[in-house]
Amino acid sequence: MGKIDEIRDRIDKIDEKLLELFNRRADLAIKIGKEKSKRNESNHFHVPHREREIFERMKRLNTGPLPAHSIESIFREIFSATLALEKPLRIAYLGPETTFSHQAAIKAFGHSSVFEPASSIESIFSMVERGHVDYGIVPIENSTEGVVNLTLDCFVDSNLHISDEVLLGINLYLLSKTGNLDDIKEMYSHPQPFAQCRSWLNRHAGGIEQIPTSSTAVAAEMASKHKHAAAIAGKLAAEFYDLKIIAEKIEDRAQNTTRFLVIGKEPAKKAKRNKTSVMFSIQDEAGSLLKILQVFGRNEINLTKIQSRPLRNRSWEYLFFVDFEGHIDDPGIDKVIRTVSKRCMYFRVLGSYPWNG
Ligand SMILES: O=C(O)C(=O)C[C@]1(C(=O)O)C=C[C@@H](O)C=C1
Repeated sequence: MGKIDEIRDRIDKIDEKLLELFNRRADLAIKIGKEKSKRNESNHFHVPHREREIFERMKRLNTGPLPAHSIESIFREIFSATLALEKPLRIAYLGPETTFSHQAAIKAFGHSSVFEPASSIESIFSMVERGHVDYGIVPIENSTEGVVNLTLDCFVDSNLHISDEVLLGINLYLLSKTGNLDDIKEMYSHPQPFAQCRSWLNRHAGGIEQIPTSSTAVAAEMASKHKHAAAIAGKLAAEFYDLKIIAEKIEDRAQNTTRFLVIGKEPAKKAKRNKTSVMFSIQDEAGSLLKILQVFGRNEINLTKIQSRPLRNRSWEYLFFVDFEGHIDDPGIDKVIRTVSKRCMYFRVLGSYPWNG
């Protein structure tokens, strides 16, 4: 037997042990599920804070060579498959299949969940509100292009909680049926990806008409139908629509990342590091925003984001969205929130959730 065959033989033996252990683990999770049913806790099969505890423990124990993010992906799939034995989680995302929102949903909930494509961000909110799905995943900001205003606006009319955040590295590909730039007369993509690779397009595809679509998946579908059309989309779309790559990683910034939020009906329990998002409006008078921000400053609370949106029913008045470090169950944060909310005309905590940055 050659050296490789001998090592493969050892791998086979380890795989057999892993298989047995995966199933023994699943049996134990089924037992927990039965206990939950007895206690009428059937709507609590999914326990995100317990999953987080396991991730943290495994990462602490990990001696490599597998990196921490791979350990997290492996356990994410174990939880997803285990939950599916009881009842798979249902997740709404901005469809159709293969969009970056779809990839973010898989990253957050694993492949054994059931993914429901929605046609708009508004419908993701309403699918969660109506209990049609357990969670929704919505884009909130991109490191190159900034905030997704549509998502901020949806929070105004919703009582849903933010229960987690997901960061997804975005690599963009120019795709077509032939894989040849000379064949291309028109290009399809969502406005965000067009903006994220503006310089590359100016340098390499300046004369080609750019046609906006509702998603990168729709763009890829268009490119799959016409020889002279190209799409800017992700690699998953290339595989799904059987397209060839004309150019890869064409985004202008190497660290192009989109931050997504998980929205649901239940608030998240405290993790090791947390972030809180709030939304408020204030009196239209000199210094009122400054006074609010000073409360955070005096209490040494680190703000990670501040964003304003016009109030829809009043011109030139604004709603502010602020993210800061900490959880509402932290004693210091609780006090600050009580002080700030008294000074606002309107104030709502959108959620405290694990900081994944
Ligand atoms: O600990 C639980 O409550 C379980 O249901 C088990 C388990 C697991 O596989 O470890 C499964 C799903 C939950 O989301 C968290 C943990």
